[in-house]
Amino acid sequence: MASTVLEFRDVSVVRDGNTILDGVDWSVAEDERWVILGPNGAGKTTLLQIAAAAMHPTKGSAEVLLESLGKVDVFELRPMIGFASTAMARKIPRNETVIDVVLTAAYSVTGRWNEEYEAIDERRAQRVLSEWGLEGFADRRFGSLSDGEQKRVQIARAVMTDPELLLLDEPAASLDLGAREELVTLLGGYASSSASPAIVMVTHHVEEIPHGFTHALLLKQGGVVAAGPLAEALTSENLTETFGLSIELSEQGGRYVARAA
Ligand SMILES: Nc1ncnc2c1ncn2[C@@H]1O[C@H](COP(=O)(O)OP(=O)(O)OP(=O)(O)O)[C@@H](O)[C@H]1O
Repeated sequence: MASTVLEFRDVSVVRDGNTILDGVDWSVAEDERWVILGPNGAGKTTLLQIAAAAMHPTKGSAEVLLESLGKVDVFELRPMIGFASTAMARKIPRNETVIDVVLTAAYSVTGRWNEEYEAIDERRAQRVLSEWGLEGFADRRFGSLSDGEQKRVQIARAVMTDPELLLLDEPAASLDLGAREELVTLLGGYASSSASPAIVMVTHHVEEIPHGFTHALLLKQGGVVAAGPLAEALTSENLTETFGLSIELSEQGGRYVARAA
């Protein structure tokens, strides 16, 4: 049986008197690839922060990679988790070379200083770059890349350490159609590979759900509307309830389209 990578029981987060997550029960197994959908402010990023061991629940319990948050040294846990988000990207120095952006993941730092990297790490970084369509970009400055290229570098960095859990917060946000499709295709190939880790991706658009994704969690005002296999959780009815607007979902060849009914 597949091992569990995330186990949230009755997880709530309260900040400044506001309930951001409200009694979330959620379980992710190592062979599952989840998409999280929900309106602005629904609590998606907060949920991802807990999965990244970057935040503790106010109430309830969260196990990440079989370790209970609050009882484990999160600095031991975090190297096993790949996390790509805009907040993380902002910490990357604009003049850092692409190869260093990826290599520094091995030390969980951004900005190369005096660390020594082994040839094996450099080879792996080059391989990861080419897997994410970034061959020939190693010596480019991060700040000189297009949005689409920067997003792919962030994911390459997140997978560099061969994580057991990959978290992606809106990886296709702000991309043009071509860059989005390029990224969704790469993510689909990665997610479909038996060697890939468990993945949780937050997105605003069902069009961005890649092939190979298996499950969906729909969040509304901090609560779970639906969670489970895509065919059961990602339905017109559940999207309508989540977004408070009549929505019609269609699927073609494993990709999704949603519009107001
Ligand atoms: N530290 C905090 N203190 C108070 N409120 C917070 C804090 N962090 C987040 N919030 C609030 O919690 C709610 C959920 O935020 P979160 O970023 O998790 O939502 P989200 O679903 O990712 O939203 P978006 O789609 O807009 O990115 C928002 O209303 C936000 O303003």
